[in-house]
Amino acid sequence: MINFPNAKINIGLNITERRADGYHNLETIFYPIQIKDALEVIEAGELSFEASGLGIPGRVEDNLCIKGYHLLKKDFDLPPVKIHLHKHIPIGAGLGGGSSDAAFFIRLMNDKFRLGLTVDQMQTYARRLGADCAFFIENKPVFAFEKGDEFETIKLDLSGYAIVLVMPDIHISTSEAYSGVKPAPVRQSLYDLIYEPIEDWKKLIKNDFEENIFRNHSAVRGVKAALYEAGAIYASMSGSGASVFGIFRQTPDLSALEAGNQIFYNV
Ligand SMILES: C[C@](O)(CO)[C@H](O)COP(=O)(O)OP(=O)(O)OC[C@H]1O[C@@H](n2ccc(N)nc2=O)[C@H](O)[C@@H]1O
Ligand SMILES: Nc1ncnc2c1ncn2[C@@H]1O[C@H](COP(=O)(O)OP(=O)(O)OP(=O)(O)O)[C@@H](O)[C@H]1O
Repeated sequence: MINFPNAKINIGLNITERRADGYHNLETIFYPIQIKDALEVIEAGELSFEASGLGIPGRVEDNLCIKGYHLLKKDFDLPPVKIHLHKHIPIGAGLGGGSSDAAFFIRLMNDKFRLGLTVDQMQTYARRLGADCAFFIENKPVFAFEKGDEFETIKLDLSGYAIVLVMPDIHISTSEAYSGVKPAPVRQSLYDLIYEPIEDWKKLIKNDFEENIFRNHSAVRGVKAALYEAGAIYASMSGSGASVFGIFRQTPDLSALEAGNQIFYNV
């Protein structure tokens, strides 16, 4: 069985407080985008993991798909499987690629071995693998709060716009990004702001990670400025960076940005 875990962008991200468990409470809008990995699971004589495409840093045992397998194995009598992950979603980009693989792995195992898990139960497993994972179980636009793993459904359809994603050659670890932010309560929640006209988002909606990341990595700041220069209605870093997306009325010409950046058009 095969499926195609997709990435997400964050439209706005407010870090509101530091929690006693070392994590942070936040609010954000998660929006799925069409940059995808390929994930295949085949029943086999022993558990194995094979990767292709972009190199994944870290040990195989720490891959979120393998962690997902062990998590489910504690509760279900699963046979060994061979997992093949073809990595295409940029890593350390704020696109949630690893989290998506983990969530799609849980969904795939649920279907393949008829585990009978509900969406809520799959989200509970996903939360244990990472704050971003639970979103990818339903994989539809949501307002997320607490650790980013509790959700309210929203109505947001950007399919009439061209979303372009630019990935500078800079990779930022999520914990590094959190360590540079001072949490603060919000004046107006994204839950309401997201319904303001997109033309107004520029002055209303921000990503709290940007200030510190822009200070330390001026190239990322430069990409955002270039997207506005190219006519973006709204541009922002996604999640903890370093990828930056722009929302345009029409697909822009970003040839000037091609050197040093990977560009994904119409995601
Ligand atoms: C930046 C975001 O992508 C926004 O969507 C997420 O908050 C990150 O989610 P994630 O990568 O799934 O994060 P996890 O793997 O659970 O945590 C990685 C590290 O990020 C920090 N972290 C993450 C989520 C959160 N609400 N507060 C945090 O402080 C913690 O230092 C944690 O050790
Ligand atoms: N399946 C996987 N794909 C990519 N990275 C993985 C995977 N499993 C574990 N990891 C580890 O997670 C780290 C970051 O993964 P990911 O690409 O999800 O980060 P990110 O783009 O910053 O996402 P986020 O938006 O969740 O912060 C990698 O450095 C790698 O060590």
